[in-house]
Amino acid sequence: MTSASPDASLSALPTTVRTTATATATGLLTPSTLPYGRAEDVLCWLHGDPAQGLLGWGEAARFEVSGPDRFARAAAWWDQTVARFEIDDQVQVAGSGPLLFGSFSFEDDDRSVLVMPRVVLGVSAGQAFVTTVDGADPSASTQPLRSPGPLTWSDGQVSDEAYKKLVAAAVTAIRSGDLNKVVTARDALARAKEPLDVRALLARLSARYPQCWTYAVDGLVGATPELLVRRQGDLIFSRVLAGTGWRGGAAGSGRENPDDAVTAFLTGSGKNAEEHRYAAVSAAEALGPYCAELDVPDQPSVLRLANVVHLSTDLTGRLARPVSVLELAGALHPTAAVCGTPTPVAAAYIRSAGGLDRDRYAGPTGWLDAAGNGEFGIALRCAQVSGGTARLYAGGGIVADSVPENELDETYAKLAALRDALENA
Ligand SMILES: C=C(O[C@@H]1C=C(C(=O)O)C=C[C@H]1O)C(=O)O
Repeated sequence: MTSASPDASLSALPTTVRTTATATATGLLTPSTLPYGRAEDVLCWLHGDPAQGLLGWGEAARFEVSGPDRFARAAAWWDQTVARFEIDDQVQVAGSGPLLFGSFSFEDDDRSVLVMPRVVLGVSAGQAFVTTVDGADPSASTQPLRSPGPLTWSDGQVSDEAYKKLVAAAVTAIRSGDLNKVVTARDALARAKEPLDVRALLARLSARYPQCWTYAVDGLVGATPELLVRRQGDLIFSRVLAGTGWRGGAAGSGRENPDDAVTAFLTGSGKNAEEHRYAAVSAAEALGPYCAELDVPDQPSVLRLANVVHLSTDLTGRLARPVSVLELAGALHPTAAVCGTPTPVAAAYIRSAGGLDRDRYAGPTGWLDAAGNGEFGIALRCAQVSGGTARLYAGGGIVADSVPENELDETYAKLAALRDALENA
C-alpha cells in the first residue's frame, strides 16, 4: 500500500525548505511549544536534560508503505522528494534542512508512516533552529497542556491471564524445538472522556526519562531506552538492550523485587548475560557488512531508568560507504531484543502464536534528513493514542526457564512509563 502513485504524490509536494538559526535557549525545546491538536499531528524526538532534538507540526508530505521492502521504498520516495526541493539551510547541523519523521510496522504487512512536517523546531549541539516549508508560519498558537482527567482502564487484546498462557506456551515451544528465545507482548487500554493531549504525555515522559528518546509519530507516543541506530556522516551508534530488572511494586501486582537486588540479579544471572550477549552479537552481525570499523564492548553496562533497569551495550562504528539510516534500520529490524532467536524461527512463532497485533509497537521509529543521516529507536514503552483512547504496549524476552507470573510483572513494570505519564500528566 502506498498513499498514491509516486508521480501523483510528487506533483503536490512542497518546493522550498528553509532553516535559520534562532536564539531559543536549549531548555525551551519542550512539547508545550507545539500547537494543541490531534494526537496524529504531533511529531517529536527529544533526548537529554535539557532536551535536545526535534519537534514538528503540520504535514508538508506523507508517505505510507507496507511490505518487506518498506524501508527501501521509503528511502527511494524520500530521495526522489528531496531532489525537487530548493533548500536554504543556514545552520547545517543534525536535523536541519528537509526532515522526515518515520514509524515502521513490526510485521511486514502492517502500515508504516512517514511524515514531513511544515514546521520544525530543533536543538542540536546546542544550536537552536527553525525549519519551514513553503514559507509556513513557525509561530504556533500554543495552549496550556491539558491533563487527561480520570481514566478508565481495561484489558486490551491480551489480558493478564491470556499473557501468562502466551508465556507458558512459548516456554513449551522453546523446550521442545529449535527456538531459543521469543519476545511475547501484551497491551492495556486507557480511556479518557476528552481527546488526550499528547503534548502533556511527551512533557512528562521527557522529564522523567531523559536517558530515553521521547517520540511521537502519527499517534504512536513513547520514550524508548533502545536506540536501534544513529547515523551521522560516516559514524554510527546503536544501543542494544536485553535483560530487565525492576524495582518493587510492579503496579500493584503484589510481587516485589527489592531495589538493591535488581542490579545484582541482572549482572549476576548467567541467563541474562548470555541472552544479552546474543542480542549484542546479532546487532553487530547486522551492522558489520556496512562498517569499516565496529566496536563491540565485551561487557554490558547497567542502564537505570525510573521504572526498570536493563543490561545495555553501545556499539559504535564507522561506515565503509554512505548508506541511509533507513537501510541500516531495515537491516537491523527485527532485533533479538524484540523478536527472539534464531530470528526467522522466532518471527514465525510470533506470527503463529495468536497474540497481540503489534502494528508499529517494537518497530523502528525516528527521523532522517536529506542526506540520510538520522536516528531510529525501537518503539517501546509506548501507546497508540487516538482521540480519548490510548493502547499501551509492553513485552519481554522469554527463554526456557521463564516464569509466567514474573513475565507478567515485567510487563507491568514496563507499562508503568506510559501509565504514569497518563495518570500524572
Ligand atoms: C519488549 C520490550 O522490551 C525489550 C525486551 C527486554 C527484555 O526482554 O529484557 C529489554 C528491553 C527491550 O529490548 C518492551 O519494552 O516492550
